[in-house]
Amino acid sequence: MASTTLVNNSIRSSGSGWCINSLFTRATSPFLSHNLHPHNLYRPISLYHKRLSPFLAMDCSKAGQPKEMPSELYATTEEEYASKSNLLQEFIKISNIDKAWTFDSGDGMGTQTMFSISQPNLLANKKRKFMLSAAISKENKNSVTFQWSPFPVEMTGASTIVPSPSGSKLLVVRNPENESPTQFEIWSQSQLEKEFHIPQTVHGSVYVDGWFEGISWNSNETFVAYVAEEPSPPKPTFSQGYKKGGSSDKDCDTWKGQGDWEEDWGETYAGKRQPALFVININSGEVEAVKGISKSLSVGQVVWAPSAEGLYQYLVFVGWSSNTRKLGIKYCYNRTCALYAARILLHKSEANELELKDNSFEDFPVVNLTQSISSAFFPRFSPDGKFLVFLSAKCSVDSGAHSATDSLHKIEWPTNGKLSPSETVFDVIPVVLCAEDGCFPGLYCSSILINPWLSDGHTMILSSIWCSSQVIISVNVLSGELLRISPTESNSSWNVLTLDGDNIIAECSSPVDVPQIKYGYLVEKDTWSWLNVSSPIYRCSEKVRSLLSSLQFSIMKIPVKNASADMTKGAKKPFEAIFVSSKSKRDGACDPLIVLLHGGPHSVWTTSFSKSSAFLSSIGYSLLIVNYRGSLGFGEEALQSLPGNVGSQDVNDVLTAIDHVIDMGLAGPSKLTVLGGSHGGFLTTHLIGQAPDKFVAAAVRNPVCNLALMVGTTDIPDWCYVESYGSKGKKSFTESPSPDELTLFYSKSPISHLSKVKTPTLFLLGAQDLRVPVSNGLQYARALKEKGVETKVIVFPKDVHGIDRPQSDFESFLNIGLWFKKYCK
Ligand SMILES: CC(=O)N[C@@H](C)C(=O)N[C@@H](C)C(=O)O
Repeated sequence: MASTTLVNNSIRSSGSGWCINSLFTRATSPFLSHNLHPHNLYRPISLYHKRLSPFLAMDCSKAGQPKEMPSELYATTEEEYASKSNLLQEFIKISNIDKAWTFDSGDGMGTQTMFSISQPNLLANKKRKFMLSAAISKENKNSVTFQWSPFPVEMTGASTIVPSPSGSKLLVVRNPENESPTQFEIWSQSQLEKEFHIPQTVHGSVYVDGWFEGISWNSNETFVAYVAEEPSPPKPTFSQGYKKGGSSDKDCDTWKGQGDWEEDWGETYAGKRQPALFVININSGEVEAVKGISKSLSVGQVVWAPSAEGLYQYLVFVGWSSNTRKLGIKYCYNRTCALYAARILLHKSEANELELKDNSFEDFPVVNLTQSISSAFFPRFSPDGKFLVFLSAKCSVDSGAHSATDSLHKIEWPTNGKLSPSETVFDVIPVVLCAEDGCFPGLYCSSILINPWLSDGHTMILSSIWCSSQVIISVNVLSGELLRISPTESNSSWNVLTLDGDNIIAECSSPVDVPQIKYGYLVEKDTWSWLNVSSPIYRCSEKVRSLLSSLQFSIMKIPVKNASADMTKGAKKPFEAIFVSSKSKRDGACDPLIVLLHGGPHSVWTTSFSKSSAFLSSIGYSLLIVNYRGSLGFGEEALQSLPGNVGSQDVNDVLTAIDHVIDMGLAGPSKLTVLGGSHGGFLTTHLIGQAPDKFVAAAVRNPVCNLALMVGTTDIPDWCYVESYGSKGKKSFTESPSPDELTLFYSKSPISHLSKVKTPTLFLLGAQDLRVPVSNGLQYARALKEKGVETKVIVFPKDVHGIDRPQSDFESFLNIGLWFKKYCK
């Protein structure tokens, strides 16, 4: 209920207040994610509204107007409020495709494709997960048909599913919510074949987080390697007298203590200390921890190396070492990591006959394959097994920026199975410092398909950020040739979902178009053609479709102001902003403008569809989404111009972009609002302090307001050093900042401009945020209130940095829309 999840300094409940609170309670957003992001299958919408709108709820309407109402509600009519709530729900319930696979039917009749889909379930405050499949038939060169199964199949409760390479088996993993075992199920086409329960004494939850996560079938589909949380150390038991070593006595006068506190991996990894490697025999259910891996390594992204002769097999995985403190890893590519190979003995009974002992790690210790480079992840073997390709974030590790330009590399995989720790690392795609206009700006990949290969065996298909769009590229790993293969004339964003042989199943979207499935095929060398695939997945209401069709967007190039001679070439190049507006000016006047600012700061807002920003543009705001210098997608020099200059260079870029649209007559100076999360909240609060007369309202989500406070409470204190001092901050980072450092952190922070702020500001805060703890936003909000500035605070008790639980997302954006409306009359 609302009242249990809400702390809100401007909403107080009336006698019949549950319905008022429920209106403003609960918690999502692309604002804190990397902007990387169907139908109403459940209750009738009218029921839902009774709980959400005080105007529609029976209790309230019977009692008349509630005694105390949030002031912004006075500014709106009952109908208007209800219609915004309805509309936001229509946007929120649009489904997302999370993963896709294709299977060759083997009878020459084409392929089958399977989509894993999720849809927010507002009432349950969870994601609903389901599968939908289609048979693909490609009749001729220019047409493809997807024959969709009539209904999706609900998968709620499955933590992940992984089909075997041949497509004949499906692994379903169900992680427990309590101390129960983890469940592994092996399905064939017709039935459940096996079910295994792995107790917590063997391992905890399997990692399905998209980063440490790795679940890999071996080639003959008898073993699965995976990453799971190492069992927790036993807790001490106390009784009348202390008993050593976690005794299992169940006397009623004993109790469990806490034991030693152990570091975890920070934001979104609370309680996740040690991802470790396991192998399960899917016939017997026997599980073994992979031996020989140092305790100081956390591991992930495991894959089987190509089959070797004999009884041994190699596993390749990523290892992150942590001898001292574990610093937060979510959104942080600047953590040193390497590829390792471990040799394991698979066929024990045969080995016993040959009197081989399971000491494979003794005569073949785990080998670091990428010692010459500070970062290596997403290992992918070429189909012929001759080389191992991987991504590297060495620019990020070496500079300390939490994300930066990637590079692609390979090592040759010895066909004789003899690995050495000094494998030569070859460049495939090097880091781009500064690209010529229109040329490849550098690699920015947030994932790589499990099988990214075309049938030639050396061309990989990847999605990458290219200025303000996401595009699909092909990379020839032999020659290093790179081609942008999604249409170059499109400003929309493209994302590869899976390959169908040499064809590509992708999605394409824009700020004003819900995603559309596309089917790409090679027409002739280097020329791809893209067909539209009609699909039930992204179906949205007529209302949403019609609102979106009244909008347009463009990508603007904004020249840098005050470029100086000592700047790098890349730092002087124009940055970009995405401008979304109505196709026709209402009453000839400009719509009020929301300036949208991404976090990071080394992140980017692409032209991909975002439900929440589409909602805001649909209710009458133009959007100016600024990819200030420091954003991903524009080359390494532009990105590295920001660390050391936060709070000034980024703030000035945003002000320049605003002046640009005002000068073009696209926005009026009197109805400007600003919205951002995390570092975007840092910019928002800087802007209302440094340009106190510019904005009529502001809204922030988990904002960084005081670096001097954040440095002692966040999971990434190193970030405060690097962004405040530049890359020299990486060297000076310490857990005990000096008074001079604290002074500099304060002076670089929005709080140092607080005395000038007049702008009414809405705060949306996640109480479980380990990245920018709630104290940052609360301190600033309290200070604003103290000086009489209008503020409103909503704290979501169970939300982390992303504030993306369905109800929290809903409540956040409903309030943002209303808050801005109140000041844009
Ligand atoms: C690296 C990082 O998490 N920085 C935060 C201050 C931030 O801005 N986070 C980004 C990724 C976000 O959008 O949440």
